[in-house]
Order: sequence, then structure tokens, then C-alpha cells
Amino acid sequence: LVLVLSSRLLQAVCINAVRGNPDSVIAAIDHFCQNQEWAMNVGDEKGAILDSVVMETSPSTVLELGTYCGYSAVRIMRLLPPATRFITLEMNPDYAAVARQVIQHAGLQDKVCLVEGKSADLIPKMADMFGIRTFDFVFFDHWKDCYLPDIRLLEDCGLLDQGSVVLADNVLCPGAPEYLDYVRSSLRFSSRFYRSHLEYTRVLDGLESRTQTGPGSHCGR
Ligand SMILES: O=C(NCCO)c1cc(-c2ccc(F)cc2)cc(O)c1O
Ligand SMILES: [Mg+2]
Repeated sequence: LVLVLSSRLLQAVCINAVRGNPDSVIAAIDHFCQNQEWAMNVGDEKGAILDSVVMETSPSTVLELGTYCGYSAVRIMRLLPPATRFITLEMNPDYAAVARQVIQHAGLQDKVCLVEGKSADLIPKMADMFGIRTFDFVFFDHWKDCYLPDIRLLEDCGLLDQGSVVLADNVLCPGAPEYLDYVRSSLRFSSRFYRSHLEYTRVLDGLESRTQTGPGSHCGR
């Protein structure tokens, strides 16, 4: 049977990771990507930076754009209490199917709400669908040319407020230049670049975090 990459990654998790143990799922994926086949998970080096920003923010509501195989969903939710609201959006049904099984293998299926669809379609429905007013933490790891339109959409929908942190992967490779210009230009935000490397390689990459300083766009200028 010929398996696509995401299925081979899932197979590596099923064979090498201990059910109910998120750290073993993360280790199994990183080992597979380092030794068998490269895949576009945020990886262990940038993953450690993601961990630190999540712990520093200790969010009660989290949105992730771009689930892929569920690696960063497992990374994020293994750090947060069961009461945390975590929503992750994935438009590719094959990736979503693999991610559900990876998240289940980690034992985090009750903490993760994986929604299939396009971020531009789903973001405006967040409040109604999930009764969430604002997100404390948002992780961008989807199509890089969607970063800028989607952060604008989140703002326009009033889903970001004072203290909300938006962390974006791949701001150097593949790159999101317009997004970087935008988040680094406004006075209403403080942004910070975390220099790192493209997952499982020595290619330069990094994460950019943006923290809203002023009040949300709906209650102050
Ligand atoms: O497209 C990406 N994600 C959205 C789709 O799920 C993505 C791509 C790459 C990457 C690919 C090809 C290459 F040559 C270099 C980088 C890396 C990532 O971390 C990513 O998140
Ligand atoms: Mg990425």
C-alpha cells in the first residue's frame, strides 16, 4: 500500500509513541522528520520557543491556524489545563484526518477542537460557533500569504484584545514579508522576532510574536 507522507508520519507515531503520552508523540514525530523524511511541523527548535511563549502567556483561549498533522496542537495543549479552549483550523481534509489521530494518540482529543475549513470563512463564525469573544493566544502556521489578511480579519471581528499574543511561524522561510511589515509598523502593538531555523534543517527561519498593547479595535482607538 502506498502511503502519503502524512500517513507515514502517523504510522511512525502509532509505532513509536506511547498512547496518552504527548511528549512521546512529539519525540516520535521529530525523530521521523530528522531521520526518515522531512515534514513541515514547527519542529523541536522552534517548538521550544513556542512552548516558552505559550507558558509566558498562559492563555485560556487559543486559536491555531494550520493544524497540519497536529504536532503544534499537541505541543501547545500538553502545557495547558483541561479547561483551556483550544480551536485549530485545517483546510486540507487529509491533514485533518491524520491530525485527529495524532492528537488522539497523545490523549488530548478532549482538549482539542479541530475544525475543517478555510480560515477566512471560519474566523467570522468563531464567536457564534464557539461562544468565544477574544483569543488570548493565536498561532499562525498556515498558508503564508494568508497571515496578513487573517490577522486583519481577526482584528475586524474583534477577536483580539489587549494582551492578545499572535505568534507566527516561518516569517523568514518560506517567509511572510507583508505580514512582518504590518505587525512591525503599528504603534498599537509590540512585536518581537525569535531567530531560529527551519524545522529539522540549518536554514535560517524564525517566529514573530505580536502583543496587542492598546485596547481592542472595538473599544478604543
Ligand atoms: O506551508 C506551510 N504550512 C502551511 C500548510 O500546512 C509550511 C511550509 C514550510 C516549508 C515548505 C517547503 C520548504 F522548502 C520550506 C518550508 C515550512 C513550514 O513550517 C510551513 O508551516
Ligand atoms: Mg510552519
